[in-house]
Amino acid sequence: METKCGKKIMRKDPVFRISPHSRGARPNPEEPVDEDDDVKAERQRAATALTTSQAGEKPVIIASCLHKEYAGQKKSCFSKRRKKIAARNISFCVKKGEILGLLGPNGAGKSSSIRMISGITKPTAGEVATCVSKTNNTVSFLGYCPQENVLWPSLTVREHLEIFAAIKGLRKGDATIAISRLVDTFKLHGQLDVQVQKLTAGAARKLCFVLSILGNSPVLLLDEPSTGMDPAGQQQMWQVIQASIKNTEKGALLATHYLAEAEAICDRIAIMVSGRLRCIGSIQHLKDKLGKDYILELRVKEAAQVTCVHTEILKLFPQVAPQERYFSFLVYKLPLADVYPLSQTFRKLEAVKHNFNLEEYSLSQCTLEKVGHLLWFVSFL
Ligand SMILES: Nc1ncnc2c1ncn2[C@@H]1O[C@H](COP(=O)(O)OP(=O)(O)OP(=O)(O)O)[C@@H](O)[C@H]1O
Repeated sequence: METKCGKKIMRKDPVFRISPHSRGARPNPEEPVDEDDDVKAERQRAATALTTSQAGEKPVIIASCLHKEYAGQKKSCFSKRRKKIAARNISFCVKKGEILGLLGPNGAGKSSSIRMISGITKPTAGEVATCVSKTNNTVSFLGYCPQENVLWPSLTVREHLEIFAAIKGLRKGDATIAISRLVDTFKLHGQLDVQVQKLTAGAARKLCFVLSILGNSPVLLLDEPSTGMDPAGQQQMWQVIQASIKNTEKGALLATHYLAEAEAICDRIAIMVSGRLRCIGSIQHLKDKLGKDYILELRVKEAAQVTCVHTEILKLFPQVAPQERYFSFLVYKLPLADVYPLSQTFRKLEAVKHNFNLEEYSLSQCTLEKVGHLLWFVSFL
């Protein structure tokens, strides 16, 4: 198979590259700064879980103080190589029977975190522990759906399923049953003998996900599995993830851009921004934590006025937290204390509108949907 498929493709293969045992703890260069209570508590939970000897209480995944730096590219032969920090000292656990959602904008560090947990990338510092024991089969312990499809273009869907079942150590009879169940669930009958390179993007993604759950692995790492999938496929995928994790000893980490997806199937959600963990807890916790604030959005007519408007907003609302500036569109987070009484706030905003020629402004309570929308913009929460 190696010669048939070529070295390049094999080198990218996730199944042969994972090495969950090769993980040593290295001290973390960055001290946690400005962490909210939920993030601090999770850090403590991860540290305690690493040392607990009671197997029943051990989470399925422990990520403790994970830090990842990449060597940046040189702009010219004279310039210095600037390192890129993808994950900054993050800690979290995935408990038994839990689906933890990892949410964040592009470049937040979700994939880097998942790759460190899978063993594909070595952490620069920090420690990963999974429920896999040293005697477990390295490959079968992990169901991994990477962000980019890693498939053999000239092999068919059926060949992929059979090869993955064999690699994961399924006996012939078990493999036949498992494959046929997945083929039925995801309605793959018509595609079984189609070469992967002829599949649509959505169908290839579906195959990638199906391969990750084949074999009933105790640890599921899913990196944006629903990208490009049709809504029906997405629903099937959600049901399958829930059915295979809920009330079991297994656990799943699901990176996604979609708040709706996280809300639909995750027990807890962790929000990452710029390599840091900003928030972690149940949906209700997130609603309570983030729903306390108001979001102020302003659109300035003349670009030259943007700085003056920004200065005025900081002056009028001392506790305001700027979220993002996108050309002449400004977004701020306002704590309740700065907003009440509302009548006074609207008086101030009307004055800003009049004095600085605003095109429009809006002040609204920060809903979870709004958080999802903001994740695309924010550089900090
Ligand atoms: N191999 C690499 N070499 C250098 N920089 C990298 C590498 N992989 C990721 N990065 C950088 O690290 C940061 C985090 O990337 P990562 O892919 O982990 O984020 P992400 O949250 O998964 O984003 P997305 O949702 O777009 O996939 C980004 O700035 C990215 O450019």
